[in-house]
Amino acid sequence: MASIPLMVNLDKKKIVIVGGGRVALKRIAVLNKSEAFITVISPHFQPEIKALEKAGFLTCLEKAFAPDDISDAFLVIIATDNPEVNESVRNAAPANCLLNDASSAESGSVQFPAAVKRGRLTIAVSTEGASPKFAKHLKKELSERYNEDYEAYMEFLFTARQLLKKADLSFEEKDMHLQIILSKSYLDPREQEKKLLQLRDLL
Ligand SMILES: C[C@@]1(CC(=O)O)c2cc3[nH]c(cc4nc(cc5[nH]c(cc(n2)[C@H]1CCC(=O)O)[C@@](C)(CC(=O)O)[C@@H]5CCC(=O)O)C(CC(=O)O)=C4CCC(=O)O)c(CCC(=O)O)c3CC(=O)O
Ligand SMILES: NC(=O)C1=CN([C@@H]2O[C@H](COP(=O)(O)OP(=O)(O)OC[C@H]3O[C@@H](n4cnc5c(N)ncnc54)[C@H](O)[C@@H]3O)[C@@H](O)[C@H]2O)C=CC1
Repeated sequence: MASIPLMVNLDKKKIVIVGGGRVALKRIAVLNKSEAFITVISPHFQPEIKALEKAGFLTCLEKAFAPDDISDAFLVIIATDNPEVNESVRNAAPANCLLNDASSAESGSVQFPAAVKRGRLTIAVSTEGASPKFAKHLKKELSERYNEDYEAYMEFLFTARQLLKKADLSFEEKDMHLQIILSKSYLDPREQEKKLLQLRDLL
């Protein structure tokens, strides 16, 4: 197996999750950050999943899996506790859909990493099934190293870069500014503000 990292925008895409247990709930927590259309198919659901349906975030179909359930899905997630059902989902998955199998990294085409989100910054750790526990451990270390301050810092970097793109500066000058703002001192919101004022003056 040789997986590659890729960020994916799931807005308006159809996602079908087969199984309504704990793992399904974890997947929903991540997928709900997009504006995807989520359907969960399962004879039983975690109460939190039913609550999310009530709140309008997804659709629950209270039934056992059938092959037709996934015929037009962009992403199919296998999250049942029954290996035979999992096998029938794999067999029914459309050739060109993304397939995630929570019971086996190799059986799917995509896996869920352990991820830290700080606004526009995503740090994701994958071990391709070697040790999800190590992925979780490393995520914890990284989430401490890159704390909540990085969310505002990312917005600062974004705004600064947009301003620099518009400024009438040479490639070298722009590159110098882009390098300078990587300095730790710009984690301080006051330094961010000062720098943005300076960059706005360049326009
Ligand atoms: C293939 C994959 C599924 C996919 O891609 O959908 C998968 C598969 C399996 N996980 C199992 C078990 C555990 N998984 C965790 C934790 C996480 N598992 C995650 C991802 C993935 N797990 C994908 C591979 C990603 C990679 O390798 O990098 C994380 C990163 C993300 C997330 O799930 O959200 C999340 C941590 C993140 C966080 O917490 O932030 C823990 C630890 C714990 O929960 O404390 C345990 C118990 C310890 C152990 O068993 O190691 C089992 C055995 C089940 C059984 O025995 O019944 C299987 C099946 C198999 O054996 O392959
Ligand atoms: N982080 C991860 O990725 C982890 C993955 N796993 C894997 O995920 C699987 C599921 O784990 P949990 O969610 O904890 O189990 P769970 O027991 O909480 O949920 C299983 C769900 O599958 C549903 N189900 C059973 N038969 C079905 C059918 N015919 N059609 C549709 N749905 C059906 C059940 O109603 C239940 O909602 C495990 O068996 C394991 O292989 C387990 C732990 C962690």
